[in-house]
Amino acid sequence: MAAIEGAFSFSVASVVEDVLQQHGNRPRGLDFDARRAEEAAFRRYEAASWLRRLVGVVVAKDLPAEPSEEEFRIGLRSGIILCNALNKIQQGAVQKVVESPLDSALIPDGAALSAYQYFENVRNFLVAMEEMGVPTFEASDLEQGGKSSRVVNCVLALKSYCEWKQAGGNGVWKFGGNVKPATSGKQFVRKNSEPFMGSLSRNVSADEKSLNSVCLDKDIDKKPCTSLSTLVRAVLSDRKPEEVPNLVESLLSKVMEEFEHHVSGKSELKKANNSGDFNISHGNKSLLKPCSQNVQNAAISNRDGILEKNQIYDKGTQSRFMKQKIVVDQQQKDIKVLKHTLCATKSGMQYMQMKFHEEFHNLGLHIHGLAHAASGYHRVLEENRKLYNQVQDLKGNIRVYCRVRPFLPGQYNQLSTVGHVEEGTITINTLSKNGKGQKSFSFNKVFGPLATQEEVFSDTRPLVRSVLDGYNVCIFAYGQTGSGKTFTMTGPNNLTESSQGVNYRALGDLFLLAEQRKDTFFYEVSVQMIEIYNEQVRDLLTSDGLNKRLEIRNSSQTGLSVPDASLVHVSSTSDVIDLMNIGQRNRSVGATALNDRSSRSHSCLTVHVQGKDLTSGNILRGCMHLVDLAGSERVDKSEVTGDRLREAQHINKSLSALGDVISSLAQRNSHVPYRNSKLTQLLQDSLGGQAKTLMFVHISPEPDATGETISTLKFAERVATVELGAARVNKESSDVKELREQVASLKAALARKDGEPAYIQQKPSGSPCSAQLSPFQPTLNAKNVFPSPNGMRKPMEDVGNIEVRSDSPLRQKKPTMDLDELLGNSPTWPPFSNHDQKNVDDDREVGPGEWVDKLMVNKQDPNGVESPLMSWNLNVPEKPCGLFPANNRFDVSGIDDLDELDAGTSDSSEPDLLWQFNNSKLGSFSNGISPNVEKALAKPAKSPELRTMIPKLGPSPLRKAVNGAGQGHASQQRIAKPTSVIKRKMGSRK
Ligand SMILES: Nc1ncnc2c1ncn2[C@@H]1O[C@H](COP(=O)(O)OP(=O)(O)OP(=O)(O)O)[C@@H](O)[C@H]1O
Repeated sequence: MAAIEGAFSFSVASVVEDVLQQHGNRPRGLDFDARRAEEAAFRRYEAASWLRRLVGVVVAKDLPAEPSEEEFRIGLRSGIILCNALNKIQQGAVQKVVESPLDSALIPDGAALSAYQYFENVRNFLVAMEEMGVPTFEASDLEQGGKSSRVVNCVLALKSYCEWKQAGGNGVWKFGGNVKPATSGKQFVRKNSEPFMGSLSRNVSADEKSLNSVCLDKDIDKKPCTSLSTLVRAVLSDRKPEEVPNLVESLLSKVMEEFEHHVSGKSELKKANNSGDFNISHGNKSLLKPCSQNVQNAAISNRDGILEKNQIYDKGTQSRFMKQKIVVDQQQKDIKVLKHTLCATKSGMQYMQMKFHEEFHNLGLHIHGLAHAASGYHRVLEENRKLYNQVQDLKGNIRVYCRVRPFLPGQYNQLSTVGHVEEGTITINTLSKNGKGQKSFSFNKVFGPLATQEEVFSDTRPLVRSVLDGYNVCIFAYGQTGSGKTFTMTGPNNLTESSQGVNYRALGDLFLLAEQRKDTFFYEVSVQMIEIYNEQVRDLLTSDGLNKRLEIRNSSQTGLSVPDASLVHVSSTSDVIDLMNIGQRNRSVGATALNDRSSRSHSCLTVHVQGKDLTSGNILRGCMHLVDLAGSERVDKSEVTGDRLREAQHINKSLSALGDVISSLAQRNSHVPYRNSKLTQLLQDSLGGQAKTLMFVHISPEPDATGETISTLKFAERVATVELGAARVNKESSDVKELREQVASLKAALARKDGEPAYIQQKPSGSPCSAQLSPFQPTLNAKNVFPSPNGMRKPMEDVGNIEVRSDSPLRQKKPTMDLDELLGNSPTWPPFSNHDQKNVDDDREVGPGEWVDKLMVNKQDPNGVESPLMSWNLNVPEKPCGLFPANNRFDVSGIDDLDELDAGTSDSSEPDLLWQFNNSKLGSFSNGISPNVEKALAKPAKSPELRTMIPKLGPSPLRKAVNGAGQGHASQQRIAKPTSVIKRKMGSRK
C-alpha cells in the first residue's frame, strides 16, 4: 500500500476513510485527525530539516529541526530561508534577497518595514518558483496560521526539484504530483479533509517518493507507510470476516478510481501544457481502468482549472512579455534616436573642434603677430630711450630723476598728491580756483613710492661707473625737508644691505668694477666728506672739522674742489661705511634740538678715483660728488629768528644761487653766477663743465605739501633743460684756439728778442700754431690732449682728466697758476703710491708756465695738432727769468678779501670770457700783442692794481721780464695775472 501510495502519490488513507464512510462504519478508536496531523508533522519536519541542511543552520536559525506549524510558518515568513534555499539550487533565481537586519522574531508583525521586506522576498521566491515550474503557495499562507501545509508541499517540491537536479536532471523538470499550480490548490483538495489531504495528497510525486526511498534509512520516511498499513489493518481487524472481501474490494476499486483520476488529471495537465507526455514514473496505461464519472468530472474541472490558470498565466506572461517587448522596442527606438543624436553631436563636436583648432591657430598667429609688434614696439621704445639719452648726452643735459616718497607710518589714510606715475612722467593733483586740476612733469625717469633702493640705483649705475672711465659725475638730491633726500643718498637710520642708498652702492660698485678691471687698470679711490652750513664749508671727516673753515677751489690742479678737506684713501665698501659713519657723527654734533643739521646743511661726499692704465701708463682721473642738499622749502623768514633765520637765509641763498646758475645755463647766458654761493661753487664743475650730472628731485605725497611739490618739480624741469656745454665747446674751442695762437705770438715775439731758435722766430703769418708744432710732435701725444672736433662729452682721458705717462713732457707740466691754488697752498691729490708720489713731487716742482699745461689738458686742438703753447711751455719754464715765481705765489698784497678776489676773477664763465673776447675784436695786433687782448684780459680783474697792469702787457714787459733781473714781482704779476685769468676761464670749462 505504501508502495502504491508512494508510486501514485495520492492519499490511501483518505481513500480508506472514504470507503469506511461509504460502508457506514467508521473504525472506532482510530484518530484520523491525529494521524493527519502526525503525517503533516512528518512532512513539515522533512521540509524543515531539508531546508536546514541546504541553507545551513545559521541561516535557518529561525527554523527548528522539528518545528511546530507556527514555528515553521514564522521561520519561513521572512522569505530569507526560502530565497537562500532556492538560490542554492538555482543560483541567481532570486536576484536580491532582502536580509532583515533584525531578528524576525523580534519584529512586530505589523512592522511596515519588515513586512515589506518579507513580502519582497516571498514574492520573489514565488515568482522564481513559478518560472521553474515548481508548485508554489500563496504569500498569505505564511501570514496566517493553519496554512503551512501548502508551504510544506512547496518546500518538498523544491526538494524534489533539487534532487532531480543533483541526479543530473536535464531539460525541463516535470512535477509529478497532483498539486495545484501556483495560487489555489482547492481543486485538488477535498473539502472535508483539506488540511489532512493537503498534506497527504499534494506533492507526493513518484519522483519524490523515489527520492524519499533514497532516504530510507531515516525513520521519518518510513512512518507514513507504516501508519497506512496499520490503518488498513486496524480497519480490517474489527470487521467480520464476511465483510472483509467487500470492504477490500470497495477499497481497491476506490484506490483504482483515485488512481485513474490521478492519471487522467496528469494527462490533462500534460495536454494543457502541450508537453506531450505525461510523466508517470511507473505508469502503465494498461493498468488504467475506466474511471467513474465523478472522478472524470473532477479531473476535467481540474484540467479546466489548470488550463484556465495556465491561460491566465500565459496571458499575464504574454501581456508582461508584450509590455516588455514594447518597452524594449521603445528603448531600441530611443537608442536609435540617441545614436543618431550622438552621431550628430559627434560630428558637431568634430566640426567645432576643427573650427576651434582653426581659430586657435589663427589666434596663435595673431598673438604671434601682436607679440612681434609688441617686441618691436618695445625695441623702438628702448631705442627711443637710448637715443633720447644719447641726445641728452650729446647736448650735455643734466639728467633728472624724480622720486616720490611713500606715506610714512601713520599717514596711510591721506590722499596722495601724486596722481599718476609713468616711466618718465608724473602727474600731480592740484587744487586751483577752478577746482581740482592736474599738472604733469616729464623727467628722465620717475620712481614711484614703491621703488626700491636697488631699482633707483640701477638707473644710476651707468653714471657711477663712468667715474672709472675718467668722467666727473655729480649726483645731488633736491627736495623739501623730509621728502627723502637722505633716504635716497644714504638710506634710512637703521641701515640694512637692501636699504643702502646711492652713496654706499656707488662706492660698492666702483670697488667691484675696479676689481674686475684689475688686469688692465690700477685704481685708487679716495673720499672726502664735507658739509656746507651757513655758507661755511666744513670737513666732516675730522673731529674738529666743524670749527675749520675750508675753501672751494674749482681750478685746483689736483682736481680737488676742496683741497683742504681730509682726503681718505678707501679700498673697500666697509671703509666707506666707516667713513660715512664718522661723517654722520660729526654732522650730528652740529645739530641742536631745534635744528636737525641734515635739513639745514648741504652735505657732499666726494669720491676721487685715479686709475692707471697698466699697458699705456696713462692715468685717468674721475671724481664724483654725491650731494644731499638742505631742504628746499621756502622758509617764511618772518616766522623765524636768530640762528634759524640765519640758516634759512643761507639755505635760501644757496638754493636760489643754484636756481640762478641753472637758469643762466638754461638760457645760455654768457654769465653764470657760480660764485654766488658755496654750493654753486662746489658744483661748478658739475653744472657747467663736462661732468655728467644727475639730480634726484624728491617730492612728498602729502596734500599739504602740494605747493612745495609743484615748485620743486618746476625747478627740476628747468634743470632738465640745462645743456652742459658740449654744444658750446665746439664754438668756444675755435675762439679759445684763436686766443691761444695770439698768446703764442706774444711768446714768439719774446723769443725772437732773446735769440730763440729760428723756428720760433720764423712764425708763419697764416697759422702760428702749425709752424711751431713739428718739433714737439714726437714727444706729445696730441690725440690725448685735444678735444675731438665734434665737441662731444668725452672721457677725461680725452678731455683733460688724464695724465700721460710720467715721462711725457705733458706730465711734467702741471698748472698751478690758478689764483686759488697759488694762494691756497693746496695739498697734492691723490696720495698715490711711491712711484706716483714721484710724479706728484714733480708736479710740485713744476713752476712757471704750469697754467699752460692746464689749458692744454683741458682744451684740445680739434685738429689734433700740438698747440704753440706747449712749445712755449717746453722751452720756457725753467728759465731763471721765469714769468712766475717758483713758489707759485702771487703777491697778493692789497687783495684783502680772497673771496672777493676769487669772485672777481672767476665769476665769469667761459662764454662770459668769450663774449668779452669777441667784443675786444681780437684779430690783428702788432708785435704779437693786440690791444684788444689787453682789454679782454684786463676786464675780469677787479683789482685796480691788476687792471692797471694789463695795458702794460706786451712785448716790453715780457722783454723786461726775460731780460731784466731787476724786474720785480710786480712785473711778474703783470704777466701772470692776465694769463691766470685766461687759465681760470679755460679751467672753468673742465
Ligand atoms: N622711499 C622711501 N621709502 C621709505 N621711507 C622713506 C623714503 N624716503 C624717505 N623715507 C622716510 O622719510 C623720512 C624722511 O626722509 P629723509 O630724512 O630722507 O628726508 P630728507 O629729505 O633727507 O629730509 P632732510 O631735508 O630733513 O634731510 C625718513 O624717516 C625716511 O626713512
